[in-house]
Amino acid sequence: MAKVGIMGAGSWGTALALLLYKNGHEVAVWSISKEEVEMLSTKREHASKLPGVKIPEDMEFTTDMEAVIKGKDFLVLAVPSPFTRSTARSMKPFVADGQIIVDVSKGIEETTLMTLSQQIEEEIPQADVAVLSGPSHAEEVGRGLPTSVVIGARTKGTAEYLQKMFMNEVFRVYTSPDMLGMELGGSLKNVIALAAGIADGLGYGDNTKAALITRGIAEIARLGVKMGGAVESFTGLTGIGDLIVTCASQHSRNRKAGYLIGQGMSMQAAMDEVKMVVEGVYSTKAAVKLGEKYDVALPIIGEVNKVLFENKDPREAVNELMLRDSKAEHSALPWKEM
Ligand SMILES: NC(=O)C1=CN([C@@H]2O[C@H](COP(=O)(O)OP(=O)(O)OC[C@H]3O[C@@H](n4cnc5c(N)ncnc54)[C@H](O)[C@@H]3O)[C@@H](O)[C@H]2O)C=CC1
Ligand SMILES: O=C(CO)COP(=O)(O)O
Repeated sequence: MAKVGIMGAGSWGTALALLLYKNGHEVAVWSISKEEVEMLSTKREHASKLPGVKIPEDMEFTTDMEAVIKGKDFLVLAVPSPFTRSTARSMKPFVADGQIIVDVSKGIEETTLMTLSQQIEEEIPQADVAVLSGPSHAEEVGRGLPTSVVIGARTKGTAEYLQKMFMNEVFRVYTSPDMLGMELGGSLKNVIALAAGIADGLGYGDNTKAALITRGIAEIARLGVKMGGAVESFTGLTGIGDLIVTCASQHSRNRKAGYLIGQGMSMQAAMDEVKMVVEGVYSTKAAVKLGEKYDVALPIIGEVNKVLFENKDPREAVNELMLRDSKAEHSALPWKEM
C-alpha cells in the first residue's frame, strides 16, 4: 500500500483518486478551491462531473497543500494545463528529493512551448517527474470501465513502480521511456478533436471525421517526430488511441466545444457551456508556433486556430482544407517505373 497525494479535484483528479483508493492505497486530495473541497467532503460525489460515482468517507479533501504532499510515496498532478506551472511553483517547498510526481494533464505552454513535465521539472528540480496518458475519459474510469493507458518516466524503475500502483483488472497500464512523444500526442490530439467536433456541429458525416482523425495523426506525428518524439507513441495509445476517443466520445470536452462552435456558438460561449477545461483551446496557438518553429505543415491545426481566434467561418475552413494543393497521401512512397 502506498500513500498518494492528488493535486486537483476536477473530474480526472477525482476519478484517479478513486482508482488508486480501490487499489488499496491511502489517498488525500488537494484542491485550490474551498468550495470544491467542502462540496466533495460533504456530498461525497462530484455531482456535476462524475454523477453517480460515490466517494468513500475516508478519502480526505483539503486546501492544505503541504499536508497532501509531505510523506507521500507519489503525487498525481491533475490541474488544467494553464495552472500547471503555478501549482508546481507552490508545491516546490514541500516536495522531497526524488519524490515522484505523475502529471496526468494534457497541454503545451503557449509562451515557452514547453510540455507539462518540462515545466514541472523546471519548477521542482528535485522531483522525479513522470506522465500518464492515453484514451481515458474520467467518466468511464470512474465507473470502472476497462481502460488502457501508458506511464512515461525518466527511468524504467519509476515507470514500473507506477505501473504497479495504478494497474488493476479494469485499468491496464503500459510503460514507455518517450515522455515527449506521449505528451505531444496527448496535447495536440485535443486540437484535432476540436476540429472533429466542429465538423459534427456543421452536420458533416463519418467520412469527414475519419479523414480528420487520419490526417490529424499524420500532422501530429510529423511535428512530434521532428521534435524528437518516437513514432511508436503516435501510432500507440497516447497518439492515435487518444485521438480516436477524443474525436468520437460523448464525454469529450474538446469535441463538445467544437460541436457548439460548429453550430455557431462563439469560442468563449462554448467553453462556458462545457464547464470543464477545454485544453485544445489553450494548445492551439502553441501548436501553430511549434509548426512554425520546426517548419512542419499543420493544415488542420492552422484552420482550427483561425476559427477559434480569427473568427473564420468553419465551413470556409473545411473548404480550404478540401481544396489545398492536390498531392500524394504519403509523399515518401516511391512510384515504380513502368
Ligand atoms: N476529464 C478527463 O476525462 C480527462 C482529463 N485529462 C486532463 O486532465 C486535466 C484536468 O482535467 P479535468 O479534471 O477534466 O478538469 P476539470 O475542469 O474537471 O477541473 C478543473 C480543476 O481545476 C482546478 N483549478 C481551477 N483553478 C485552478 C488554479 N488556479 N490552480 C489550480 N487548480 C485550479 C479546479 O479546482 C478543478 O478541480 C486536463 O489537462 C485534461 O486534459 C486527461 C485525461 C482525462
Ligand atoms: O484526454 C482525454 C481522454 O483521454 C479527455 O479529453 P477531453 O478533455 O476532450 O474530454
